[in-house]
Amino acid sequence: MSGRLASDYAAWKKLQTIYDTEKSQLVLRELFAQDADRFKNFSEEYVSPDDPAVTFLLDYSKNLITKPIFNALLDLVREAEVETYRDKMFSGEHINTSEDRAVLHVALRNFDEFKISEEGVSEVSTVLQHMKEFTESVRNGKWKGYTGKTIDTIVNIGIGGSDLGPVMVTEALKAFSKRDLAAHFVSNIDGTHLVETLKLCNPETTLFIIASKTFTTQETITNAESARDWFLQTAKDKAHVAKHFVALSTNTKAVTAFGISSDNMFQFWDWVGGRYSLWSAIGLPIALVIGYDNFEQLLRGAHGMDKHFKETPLEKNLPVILAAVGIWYNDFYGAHTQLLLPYDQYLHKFADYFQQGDMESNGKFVTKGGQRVNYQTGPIIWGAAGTNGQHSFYQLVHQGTKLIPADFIAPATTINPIRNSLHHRILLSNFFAQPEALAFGKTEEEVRKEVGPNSSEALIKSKVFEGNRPSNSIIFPLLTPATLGALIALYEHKIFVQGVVWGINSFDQMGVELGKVLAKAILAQLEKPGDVTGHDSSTTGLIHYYQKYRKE
Ligand SMILES: O=P(O)(O)OC[C@H]1O[C@H](O)[C@@H](O)[C@@H](O)[C@@H]1O
Repeated sequence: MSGRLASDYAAWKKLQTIYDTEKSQLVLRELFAQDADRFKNFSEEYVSPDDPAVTFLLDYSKNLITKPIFNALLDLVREAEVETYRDKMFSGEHINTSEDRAVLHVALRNFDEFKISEEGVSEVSTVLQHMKEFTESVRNGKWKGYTGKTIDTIVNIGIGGSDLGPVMVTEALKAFSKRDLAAHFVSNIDGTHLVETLKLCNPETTLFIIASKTFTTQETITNAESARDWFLQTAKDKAHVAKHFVALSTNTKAVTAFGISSDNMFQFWDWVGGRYSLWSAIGLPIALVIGYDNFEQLLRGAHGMDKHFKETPLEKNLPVILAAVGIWYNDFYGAHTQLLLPYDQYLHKFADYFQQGDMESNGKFVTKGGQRVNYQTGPIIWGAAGTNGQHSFYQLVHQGTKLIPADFIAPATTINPIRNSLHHRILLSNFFAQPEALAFGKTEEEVRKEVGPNSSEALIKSKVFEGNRPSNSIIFPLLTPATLGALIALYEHKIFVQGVVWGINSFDQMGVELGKVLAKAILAQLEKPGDVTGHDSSTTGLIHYYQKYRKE
C-alpha cells in the first residue's frame, strides 16, 4: 500500500527468476514423492486465541511451491511492508488515502482490546447495545406493528455491501435462526425484486430495514420509497412508519429527511467500508435472524482472527499464507481467477459475497501513488457450493486449458447428520477427492491399464488428467457463528495483504462510479420521449429500440 510498483521489489524479481527457471520442476506428484512430510511442512492449524473451539486447519501443501518459493513470497510480503501497513490499519491511520479515511472494520469487533483512537470508535459499543435491545424486542414480540401485532417478517432493503454480507451470513447461520421470523432481502432496482417480495409480506407485521451507508444509493432509496408507498396504502397514517421502518446508515440527515426518526436509526461511520460492514449496524438483519448473542459470537470469532493476523509471524499467519500463494498464481503463473468452493450448503453465498469483497477491493490498475501497474492485481472470484459445482464447471477446472487455483472449504461435522451422517460422509468424500484429483490427475499409462487394449488412442487421450492443479483445503469442526466470523476475517485480511503487495488502495471503489453517472444522464432522457442525443450510435440505437415499446 506504499503505492510502489510490486514488480520493482527485489523479492518480485527473484520470484520471476525462480518461476522462469524452475517452473517445469514444480510437479505436485514429484514434490510429494520427494518429501514425506510435505503435508506437515505446508499446513497450519488455527486456534483462536480467545476460544479453543474456534479452530481450523489450512492445508496448503497441494500448491506449486517449495520452501524457497514460499520464503521468497514471504520476503515479498515483508518488502512491501505489509506488517507496517497492517499496524497502521489497526491503529486507525488513514490508509484509505484517496478518501482520507481510516479502515477500521476491526474496531467493530474489537471489544476494547486494541487501542484505536478515531472518531466514532468509542460509540461502537453503544450502537451494539442499541442493536441488542432492538433485536430482543422484535424477537420476543414486544416491538409491535401499528395494529398491535407482532413482527413476523423483516425485509432488508440495501445493495452491494449493504446486502451481500447479511444475505450470506443469514444463509450460513440459518440453523441458528428464529423460525417464526421470515427474512427477505431486496436489492435490485428491478421492480420485480420488490413486488415479488411484498407478495410474501403483511404490512401490519413487516419491518423494513433500509440499509445504506450513504443513504443516497439510487436502488435502495427508490426501493425504500416504493416499500413505504406500499405500506401506506394500508396503514394510511405516516406516523405508523416509525413502527415499520428503521435505517442503518452513516447519514443521519438523509435518514431523517426520508421520514425515519433518529431513534430508529442505527449508526455507523465512514471508516466502515461497505464491503466490510456486516460487522456494523449493517448486521442488524443478521442479529434479528440469529439473535444478538449469536451475532456477538460472529464478531468475537472475527476478532480472534484479527489478533492472529496482527500477532502471528508471517510464516504461520493464515491470511498471509493465502495471500502469498494467491500472488504466486495471479502474478507469475498468469492465473486470472480464484475459486471458492465451500462443501457446505449453508455457505452457498460465500463466493458471491467475496466477489464484492475481493473484486471491489483489489480490482484496480492504479497504485496509491498514481502509477499504472505492470502486473495483474485482483483475481476474478467465483465458485459454488460443493457438490453442485462438480456437475457444472469442474470439467473445465480438471481438463480445461486454464490454471484455476481453488480453495476447498468444509466442516468436519454437520448440523444435519441425517442417516447417521451418510450425506455428510459422501459430501466430504468429494471434498477430499477433488483436490486429490486436481493435484495428481491420471496419467496416460494409468488410463491404458484401465481401459484395456481395444480402446482408441483418442479415447485414451480424452481420459487423461494432467493434474498439477493447485488448491488449498480448509477444514473446521462445525460451522458456528464464531467459526464463520473467523473464516470471513481470514479472507478479508488475505485481500488486505494482496492489496498492500500490489500497492493499490483496497478501500475505495472509484470503478463503480462511471456507470452510475451515465445511467443518471440516460434516465433523464428516457423520462421524456423524443430523440436522444450525446451518445454513440450503438447506445442511441438501443435506446431507439426501447422507445418503440416504451410505456409509462
Ligand atoms: O451502502 P450504500 O451507500 O447504499 O452503498 C452500496 C454500494 O454502493 C456501491 O456499489 C459501492 O460503493 C459499494 O461499495 C456499496 O456497498
